[in-house]
Amino acid sequence: QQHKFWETQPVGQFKDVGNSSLPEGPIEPPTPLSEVKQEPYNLPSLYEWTVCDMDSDEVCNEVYVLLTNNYVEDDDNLFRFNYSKEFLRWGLRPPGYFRSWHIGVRVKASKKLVAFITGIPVKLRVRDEVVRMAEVNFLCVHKKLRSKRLAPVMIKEVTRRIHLENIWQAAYTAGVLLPTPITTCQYWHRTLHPKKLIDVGFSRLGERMTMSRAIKLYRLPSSTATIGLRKMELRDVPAVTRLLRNYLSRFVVAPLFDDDEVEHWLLPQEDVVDSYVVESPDTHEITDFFSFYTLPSSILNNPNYSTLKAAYTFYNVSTATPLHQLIQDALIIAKQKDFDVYNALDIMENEPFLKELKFGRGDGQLYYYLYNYRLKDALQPSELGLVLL
Ligand SMILES: COc1cccc(CC(=N)NC(=O)c2cccnc2OC2CCNCC2)c1
Repeated sequence: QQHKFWETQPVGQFKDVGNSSLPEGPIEPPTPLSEVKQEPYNLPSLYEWTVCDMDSDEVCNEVYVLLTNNYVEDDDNLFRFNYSKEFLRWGLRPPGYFRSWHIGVRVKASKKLVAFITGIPVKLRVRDEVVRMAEVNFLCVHKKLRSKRLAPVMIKEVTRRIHLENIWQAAYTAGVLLPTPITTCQYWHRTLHPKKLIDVGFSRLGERMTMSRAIKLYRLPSSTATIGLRKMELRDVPAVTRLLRNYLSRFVVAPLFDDDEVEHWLLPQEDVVDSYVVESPDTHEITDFFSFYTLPSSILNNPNYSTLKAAYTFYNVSTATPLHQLIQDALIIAKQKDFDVYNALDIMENEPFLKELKFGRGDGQLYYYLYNYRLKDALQPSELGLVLL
């Protein structure tokens, strides 16, 4: 039963893994737009589709409340992602977004929002092919409506609306194994507030580790080390775009960001995204940058704390400053901003700094998937240059 749905979809099937006779690229050809189903898929009769206008404070709040109470939890059900309203507005409205891809399900009688799924447009390069894709994210069904098979119809509906915009591929991640990952990533955490992380059960003290030793182990300098480090500003967008496009060209799969997209994704927004550049004091050129996004988690029933303040490393490029020094400065700034933990995946060239900067391995994997695009072989995480929110 568990993969009945995915066996009907144009995704790499487990039975095809290793079958090198299958070509790399789209699995199904595009359909003529006139042949794409024009009307929405049928929902169970009690429910109706709705478009969630994230510009509306009321609707954005309904989405926020649904996700806060029903979105992804860690494997031990100690934490639940708590995306903020400002973060959701940022994450769902990049240049060229489609409001119709912000899809909700309401109870007809009460109009209560009980499910959500989203897509945003992205230009993704896969080796030498540039493919217009959708990034599908925030699939959430209210806890009380689980196993009503709502998720498959929501996935089909967001796919249908993406097809209507003549886009035939998508990228998505999940913490669960589905047919078939293009890569399997390990997540890592760098402790910033050891006492709180131990109190809430995020971290455990090792055998020979006392609390005071843990506090000492994770202590960071109070100020950053890199000369010329400063917050990113609008005037830095062209230089950061050049740095990022050049850097991401190293990876097998990576987004192609233009200036507008770099401005959207990397210009700092308080409590949403932080970005810092290194400006060379003599030449004034921008040689490096780092960024992280703010994604708190609700702490489920802890007497002393309600929220885990977590930073997630986003895009980082080093050309003059060693990457581990750049990220050490990111840790220092995150600590100054009272984050409890700094999270990362072992994608891109992250693995070396994960080991050098006292990150600990997380207890789970994050799988990346492509819809309607086959890769001959799965990628190493270090071949992947795509970060999803
Ligand atoms: C600490 O609170 C949590 C609340 C819910 C789930 C998890 C574990 C988890 N699933 N973590 C990740 O997926 C993760 C770990 C490191 C970096 N990025 C991540 O996920 C990002 C990217 C995918 N969409 C969710 C956020 C942790």
